Amino acid sequence: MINRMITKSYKRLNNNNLIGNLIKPRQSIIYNFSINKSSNRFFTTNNNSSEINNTQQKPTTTTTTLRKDEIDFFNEQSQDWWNSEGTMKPLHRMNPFRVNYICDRLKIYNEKVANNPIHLPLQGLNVIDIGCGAGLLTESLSRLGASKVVGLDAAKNNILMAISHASFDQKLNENIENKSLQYIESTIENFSIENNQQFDAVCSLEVIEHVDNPKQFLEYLTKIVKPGGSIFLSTINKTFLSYISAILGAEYIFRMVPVGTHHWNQFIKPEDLKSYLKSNNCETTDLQGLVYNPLLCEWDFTNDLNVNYILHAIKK
Ligand SMILES: C[S@@+](CC[C@H](N)C(=O)[O-])C[C@H]1O[C@@H](n2cnc3c(N)ncnc32)[C@H](O)[C@@H]1O
Ligand SMILES: [Mg+2]
Repeated sequence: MINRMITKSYKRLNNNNLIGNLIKPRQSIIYNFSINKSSNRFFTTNNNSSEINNTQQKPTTTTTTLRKDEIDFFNEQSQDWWNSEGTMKPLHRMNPFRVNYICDRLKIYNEKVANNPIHLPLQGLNVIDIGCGAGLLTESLSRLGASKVVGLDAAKNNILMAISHASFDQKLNENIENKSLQYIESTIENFSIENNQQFDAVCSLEVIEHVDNPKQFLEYLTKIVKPGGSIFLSTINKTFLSYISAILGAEYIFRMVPVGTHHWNQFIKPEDLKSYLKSNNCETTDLQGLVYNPLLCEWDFTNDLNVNYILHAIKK
C-alpha cells in the first residue's frame, strides 16, 4: 500500500511540469517540497542554487565525470530502488554494515561524534552523500541526527524517488521541511564549483566504479571536505576474482543485479584509490574488505580486499 503511494507520488513529481520547465542541464537543482498529509499531494518547487550555503553564481564546469550510459541505467532502476527484495537487494543488505562502519570511524576521528548520545551519533555534523541513488544511506544519515545531510545524484529519477520515499516518513519529512535533509540533482563537479560549503563527512558508496575519470571525481570530492573531515568510499577491486564474483556471479549466475550493472574495466584497485586521495592531501586511515554470501543474502567484513571494499580517509 505504502509502496503504491510512494510510486504514485514519484510519478506525479516526475510529470510535474513545474519541475520539467525549470530544469537547466549541467547545473545543480535543489528540490524543496512538502506534503499535505490530508490530501497526500506534493507541493514542489525547485531552486537552482540559492538554498546551498555560501553559493557563488559561477558558471558550471565544461568537463564532467558523468557517463551518460550509467545515468540512463540508474534512472531506469529508480522505481525499484526501495524494493528490498528487488535489484537493489545487495545495497539494502549492505546498508547497516556501512552505516555502522561510518559511525565507528567517525567516533574515533571526530570529537563531536565521540561525545554524542548513542542514538544520535551524527548530531552537529554536516554530511553529504554523493551518488546517493534514491537515498538508502542518506536517510540513515539523517535519522542518526546529522544537522545537515545532502543527498546528491546525477540521475533525476533517483532524486525524485528519494524525495517521494522520505516524504512518507514523519521524521524525514520534517527534516526536509526544516532543510536539514536536502536532495540535489547534480554532479560532483558542478556542486563543488557552485558551492563553497565544506562537510565534516563526505560519503560516496558504490559510485566511483560508475563515473568517468575517477581521479578527477576525487579531486572535486576532496574539495568539499573540511580539513580534518572524513571521506568514505566503497567500490569494487579490479581483480580476476572480482570479474568472477561481481560480474559472472552477481549478474549472470545468481541474477542478484541486472546484467550490465558493472563493467570490469571501471573497477578500481585500492592502491590507486589511496594514491588519488594522497595526491589530494587525504590520508587513508582504514581499508576493509566486504564479502557477500548470495545464498544467505548477507554481507560481512573480511581482510580480503579482492572484491568489494570500503575505505575511510581523512583530509589533512
Ligand atoms: C550503484 S548506485 C549507488 C547508490 C548509493 N550510493 C548507494 O550505495 O546506496 C550509483 C549511483 O551513482 C550515481 N552516479 C553515477 N555517476 C555519477 C556522477 N558522475 N555524479 C553523480 N552521481 C553519479 C548514479 O546515478 C547512481 O544513483
Ligand atoms: Mg556498483
